[in-house]
Amino acid sequence: MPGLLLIAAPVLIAALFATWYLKVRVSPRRDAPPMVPYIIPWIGSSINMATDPDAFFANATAKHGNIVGVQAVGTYRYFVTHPTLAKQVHKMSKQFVFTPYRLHLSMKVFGMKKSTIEETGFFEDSFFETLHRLMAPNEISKNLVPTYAKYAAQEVAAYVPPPTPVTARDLLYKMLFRASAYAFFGGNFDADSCIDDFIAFDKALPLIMLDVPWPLTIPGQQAHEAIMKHMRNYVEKTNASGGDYVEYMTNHAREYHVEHEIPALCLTLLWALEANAPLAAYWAVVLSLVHKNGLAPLVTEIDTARAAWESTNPGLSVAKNPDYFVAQANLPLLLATIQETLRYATSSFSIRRVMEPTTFAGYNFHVGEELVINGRSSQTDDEYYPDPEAFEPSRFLHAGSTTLPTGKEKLINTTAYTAPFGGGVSMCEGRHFAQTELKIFIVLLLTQLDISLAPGAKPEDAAMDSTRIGLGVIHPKRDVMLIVKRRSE
Ligand code: HEM
Repeated sequence: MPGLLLIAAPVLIAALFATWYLKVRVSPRRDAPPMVPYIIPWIGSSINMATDPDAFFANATAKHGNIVGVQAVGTYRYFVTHPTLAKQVHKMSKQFVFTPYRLHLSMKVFGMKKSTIEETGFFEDSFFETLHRLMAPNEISKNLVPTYAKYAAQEVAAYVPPPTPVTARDLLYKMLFRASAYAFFGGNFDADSCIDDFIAFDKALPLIMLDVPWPLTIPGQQAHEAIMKHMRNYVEKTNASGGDYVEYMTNHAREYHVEHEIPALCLTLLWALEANAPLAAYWAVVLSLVHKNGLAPLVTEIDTARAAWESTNPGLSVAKNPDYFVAQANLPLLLATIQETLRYATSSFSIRRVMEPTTFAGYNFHVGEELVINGRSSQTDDEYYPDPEAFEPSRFLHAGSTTLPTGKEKLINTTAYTAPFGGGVSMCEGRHFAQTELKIFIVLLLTQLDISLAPGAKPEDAAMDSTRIGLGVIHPKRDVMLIVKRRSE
């Protein structure tokens, strides 16, 4: 009998393994896109994906095609890696929808109550629509951009460079963080006291988003609680009436009787506002500094445009009216630098849930499944961007088209192949503001401060932490030390 068991047990295990392999590992369904094979259940491809995400998606596409199933940390999703298919998914906004996932994040990440989401209609009938309207270009130009410009101008004018090197994060990230937080939440918002807790919360976010076992959720919960304390203090002190944007939101919350959610709503806004744009400012300056030409061409472009603009606009100055200046001046290199920063340093996922049975690209998708458009796949594809690993703003100065040997016209180096802000009806609503705030901030910085790498700082210091994927601007692996002086005006 024990002998029989000795033979039967391995056979049983092998049979179970083979069933799992055939059922799950090869493909969850016959009519579904092929799947990237993996060995360890639940963990799936997450280790490979986090080790070198660009290589992982490039290999997966080469081996399995432009839509691939990926199992990672208990979640199974279909990744779309080709820009043409991505655009089609974005257009199919009835079948492939972001809102259910956005609502899920509101609960899981920002701590909203299930009842608020499911029973009040607050988000779908009011909050999303209002935010969408308020972030449109004509709306932001009325008040948000001028208010932000005022605070950014104050930040840069008041900056006293220390005699010793500063970290790029302290200089770039924190200044932009404060200016945009004051623009949204009002000048009384205590940005300085919450900045470190915000960074900790943002860092813990990937962990908070995952369905990990209980002990692993503790750091995320702690980070969430720490930042929520700031939000509650802010609401208590100011009644959340500091800035127009927050005031609009809170008035709506009161109408829907969900006042108790105002601190969590403030956190939602703060995260959207600060999770990406300050890091984009960080990368635009740091990557330009380590580029072979340094910041000099950008400084020259802005100085030349400034001289011309100030002479035709007597009484105005770039230092005080940076928003007028960026709206009117011709600054192609600045624009190209921002575009290249977003191409080079973002990893954005557009997550869309399948709302009705849909056949797409020859595959069938079932209700509840999720498609993820990985914008970075095209951003790092050498077919669209020669030498994609190089940070080269001038590539966007020479965007255009070329004729292929087949006689076909092909777009090269255009923003058509970047998706830092996602796409379709749920494309980032803050994109107009984000790009404007970056332009204003960089103009203010470079016209008033002389920024260089500290002695000993190396290009390798500008390395990205590529393990954090899908959440927008990639975090730096380590900080870069800078020498800052005020420019003689
Ligand atoms: C460089 C800066 C930014 C980047 C890279 C970025 C990136 C993104 C991405 C990738 C999405 C998902 C889009 C999709 O699923 O297709 C998104 C959504 C969103 N972003 Fe941004 N974002 C930035 C700045 C901002 C700012 C400053 C705000 C303003 C508060 C903002 C507000 C939003 C909102 C409200 C959504 C949800 C849109 C919807 O569901 O319709 N973002 N962002």
